[in-house]
Amino acid sequence: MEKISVCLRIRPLNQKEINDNEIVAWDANDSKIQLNKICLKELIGQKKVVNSLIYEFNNCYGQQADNYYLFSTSVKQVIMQSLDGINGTVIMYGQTGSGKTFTMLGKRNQEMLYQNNNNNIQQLIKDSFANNQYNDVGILIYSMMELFKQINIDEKRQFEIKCSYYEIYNEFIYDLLREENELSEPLIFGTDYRKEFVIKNIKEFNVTSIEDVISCISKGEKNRHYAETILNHQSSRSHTIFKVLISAYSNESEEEENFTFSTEACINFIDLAGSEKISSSPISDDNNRNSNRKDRNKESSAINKSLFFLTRVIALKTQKVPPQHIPYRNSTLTKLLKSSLIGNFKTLILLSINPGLSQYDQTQSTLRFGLSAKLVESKVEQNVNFDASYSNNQQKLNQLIQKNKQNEKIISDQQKIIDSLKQQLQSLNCSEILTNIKQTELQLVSKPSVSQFNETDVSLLEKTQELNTQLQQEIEKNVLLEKNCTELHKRLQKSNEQILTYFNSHKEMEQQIKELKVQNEKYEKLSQNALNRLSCYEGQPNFKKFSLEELQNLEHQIQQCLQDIKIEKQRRNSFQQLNIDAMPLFTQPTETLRSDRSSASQDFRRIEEEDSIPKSYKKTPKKEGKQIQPKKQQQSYFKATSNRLSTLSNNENKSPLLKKPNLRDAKNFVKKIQDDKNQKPKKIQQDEHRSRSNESHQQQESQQPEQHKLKSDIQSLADRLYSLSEKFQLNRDSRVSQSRKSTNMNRTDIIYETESELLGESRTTIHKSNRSAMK
Ligand SMILES: Nc1ncnc2c1ncn2[C@@H]1O[C@H](COP(=O)(O)OP(=O)(O)OP(=O)(O)O)[C@@H](O)[C@H]1O
Repeated sequence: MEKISVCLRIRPLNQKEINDNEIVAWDANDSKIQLNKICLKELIGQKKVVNSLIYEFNNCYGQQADNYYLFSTSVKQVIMQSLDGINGTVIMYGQTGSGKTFTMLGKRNQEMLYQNNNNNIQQLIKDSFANNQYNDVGILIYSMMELFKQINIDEKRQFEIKCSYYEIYNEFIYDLLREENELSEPLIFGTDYRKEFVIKNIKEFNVTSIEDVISCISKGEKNRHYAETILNHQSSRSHTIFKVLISAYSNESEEEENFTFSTEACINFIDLAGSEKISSSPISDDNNRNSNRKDRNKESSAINKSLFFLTRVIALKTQKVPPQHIPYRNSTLTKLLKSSLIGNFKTLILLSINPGLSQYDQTQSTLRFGLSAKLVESKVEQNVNFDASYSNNQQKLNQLIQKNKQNEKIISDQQKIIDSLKQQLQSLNCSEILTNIKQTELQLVSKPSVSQFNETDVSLLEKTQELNTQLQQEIEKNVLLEKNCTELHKRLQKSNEQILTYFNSHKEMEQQIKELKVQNEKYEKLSQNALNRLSCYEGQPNFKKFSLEELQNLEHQIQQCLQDIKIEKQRRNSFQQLNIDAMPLFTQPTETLRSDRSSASQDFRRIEEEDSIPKSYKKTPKKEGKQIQPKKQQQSYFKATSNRLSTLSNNENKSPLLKKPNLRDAKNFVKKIQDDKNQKPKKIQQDEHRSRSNESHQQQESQQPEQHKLKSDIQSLADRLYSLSEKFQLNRDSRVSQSRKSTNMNRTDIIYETESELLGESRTTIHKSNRSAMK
């Protein structure tokens, strides 16, 4: 952001003011202006001021300063920046008759313009420099002179300068460079792409010299509205704007592509109408041009209004917290100055003041305006217009191509003439002339343009050739680019294929991940259950927290147990199958087998009563007074039993009991024997013994060694059965506790499984024992 520059100029007293004994109130020095002591005293006396007043601006110019000095120290900077594409605005502000137009256009130029005589402007400028009359022309002329000087020096760039000149009169815009019949049509505002106000359909003139500029100014000045005020006989009743558009094209290649870039800038020279009190601006009676008081009042109010809004806009902009909305639309002047106040413009305000003490109030208001204005900031940037330079080059190229075509046509026409001449010569058969013509033709071919065309055409041809080579290079570049493109296209296709395969594999992987997730969820649930179970055990007093090693050991043990359980299950299943097979045989035993079994049990009971069953097995205590059977009887019983057992043994294939005994049957068998023994009266038992012993007495005697063997076998069978029963109990308990530790199986299941397994073992043992006993 850059602050607006504000400078001040005090003009000398004019003849009339000297005659009226006007007092010079202000002294200017460098950048300061202050009331002189005499006037300060007087104003203090009038109670208009209390203290000494000092104002500070960028530059303050006293009565001796001329226009050229003012230009070179303040305005030149704006002009120089405009050559680099920075916009500029120079505004003249001050009360009427304070010297605004004098500063802008110069004394003599002003006079000449009013006299409509600008023919000798170059001479005038020369004279002014020769005679050190630097007020003869104003800052506008000096600026334009400087501009052309710089353009001529610059060899690297080409410039295009355009001028327009317009005024704001009674809030309407009039183009001062239009023809007389169009002058009354006011121009209207539009907005550009940056939403800045621009004037539509304004005429722009190309200027290439200071004379062109002067002719524009003089044409505009002719059309300008002037009136006479009491302070200024030739007072401006409108705000005038002289706009200069500077376009610079650089042919220097900034980059490889030989790119031509351009800058665009505009400078507005604004001469504001003077502010004055309407009451204090009587119109002189001898005003022949425009004596209508109403019109003067209207003009003055329009001027004052626009200046008031300008002051207000500046005041709002310089507030500590500027409001969001600044009323630029309130007047045509503020609309026009909007971009100069906020936009991309380097702005210089030149305050011009009347030195007279009598004009103190007006001067004071100008100074206050200057103080506010110098606080305004605007964003200044270079306007580089690449598009414009490009389109300009394009235009030039098109022109050259067009010229080239024309040249080609000329060449082909010439060729036709030569051909016809050749034919004519051949018909004449003039060999010498023919050779001459051939030579001439060769010359023409080698230098066709030089001989045929003038200087401009030659340069055009050269340029065309240059362009053709460039074109050729471009074509070569294009071919290369095309090659690259096809290669890239192939690569792209390959990449696409790869992407497709990756995509498919990605899909598969996603599916796998999904499945794994489901599995993971299952495992998580299981582990959660395990943790829950673990947490149940945690509360128990004997619960121990295991180390990793211990846990691994436990896991190993659990796996072993599971293996055992699996084997046991298999056994149980096979056993169950056997049971199922044997069930019909157990449930429907033959009559023979029943009777045999009952008699065999009776025999067994009798033998037991003798003393064959060991004490440890007899859980029921022996009854007192029990009589021992006589030995003969025993022998007979044993014999009978032996016979029956042998019968049973013979019937082994038919008897499922003998074939596949089980512990339960064996137990029942023993229990029944005991029960029978307990229930039957002794007498009957004795009778039975007696009768049986009588029957088998003789047999016993002969078979005594066999009986003893059988007896011992039965004894061992009983012992084995008892030990198995105990072992069964022990094993069952231990297995149950082990399984409970390792698995969470139902206790009854475990017991059942263990029992089944043990029963299987026992049964096999009993079966073996029985079979051996039978033998
Ligand atoms: N620096 C100066 N040296 C000598 N004469 C000056 C100077 N400035 C202004 N004058 C003279 O003062 C008179 C008024 O000046 P000018 O017309 O430039 O005032 P202005 O501010 O443009 O007034 P208005 O706003 O009414 O147009 C002119 O006759 C001019 O020659």
